[in-house]
Amino acid sequence: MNGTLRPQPSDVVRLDAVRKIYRGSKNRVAALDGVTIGLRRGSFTAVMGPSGSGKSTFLHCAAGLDQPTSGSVWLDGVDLAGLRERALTKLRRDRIGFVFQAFNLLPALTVVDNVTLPLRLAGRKPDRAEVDEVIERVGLAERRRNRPGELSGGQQQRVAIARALITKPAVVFGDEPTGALDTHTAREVLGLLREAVQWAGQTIVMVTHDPVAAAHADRVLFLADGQLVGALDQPTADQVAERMTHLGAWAQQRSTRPATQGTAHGRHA
Ligand SMILES: Nc1ncnc2c1ncn2[C@@H]1O[C@H](COP(=O)(O)OP(=O)(O)OP(=O)(O)O)[C@@H](O)[C@H]1O
Repeated sequence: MNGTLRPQPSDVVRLDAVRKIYRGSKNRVAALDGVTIGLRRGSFTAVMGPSGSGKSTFLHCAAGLDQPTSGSVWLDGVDLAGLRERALTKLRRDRIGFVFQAFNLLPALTVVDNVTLPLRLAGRKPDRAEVDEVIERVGLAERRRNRPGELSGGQQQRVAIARALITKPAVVFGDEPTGALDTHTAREVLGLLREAVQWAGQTIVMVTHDPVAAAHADRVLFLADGQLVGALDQPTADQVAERMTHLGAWAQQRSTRPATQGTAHGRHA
């Protein structure tokens, strides 16, 4: 594995030997199996891998939504294992932005009120100029007073992006942020995320199944069976698709092998 993936103290997200084991009545699944990685501030990272490879678990552990079974996660210099639930909730609210496949906007609130909600929940007074700027950046200046039901899917995802950016978080985590959008709209939304990296120095980590989406990132990380098995810098969609085809075939082979005793990696035995 490329040595530059080793976490550095300056990295905004650091995972060190992270394992996440799920225990069922009959089996154990190692959803993450010794993941060590550092993500640079101001970088755009895509996380890919076959179904069940651990992408969501990676995102949840990195964002403090789930606790690793062992290993450590550092976010913006804070060791998440040292935080109680309340402090963790505060850290997620103050330092992390989320963009999901389902836009998760509040239907009764206007665009402006949806965007400023995280600030108000944190007891912070929205700065008018900053709110205007972020809404303008995502191209919704004319839609400030509209409600989500009056917007297209792409516009709703733009609101969600503005809402994620408004707190100036250390990291924005995206879980299939373009999964519900058509190709053209998805490209616009990805362009917007890319711009946020450029104009705001925003760090973004995005799970995706789509090689075209992943090609908007600076680096793609590949997971298979809960392990980090490779990375591509400045990827093209074709390179990503090719790597995924190999990983898919490999995962397929493993899943058709007779189950062995012990821990299943990224799949149920
Ligand atoms: N709460 C849970 N309980 C038991 N097993 C789980 C749980 N969550 C995930 N797993 C298992 O952990 C492994 C990794 O799951 P994860 O959802 O992280 O994969 P993924 O790469 O995001 O998959 P997909 O692309 O299908 O969404 C899978 O084998 C999954 O079945």
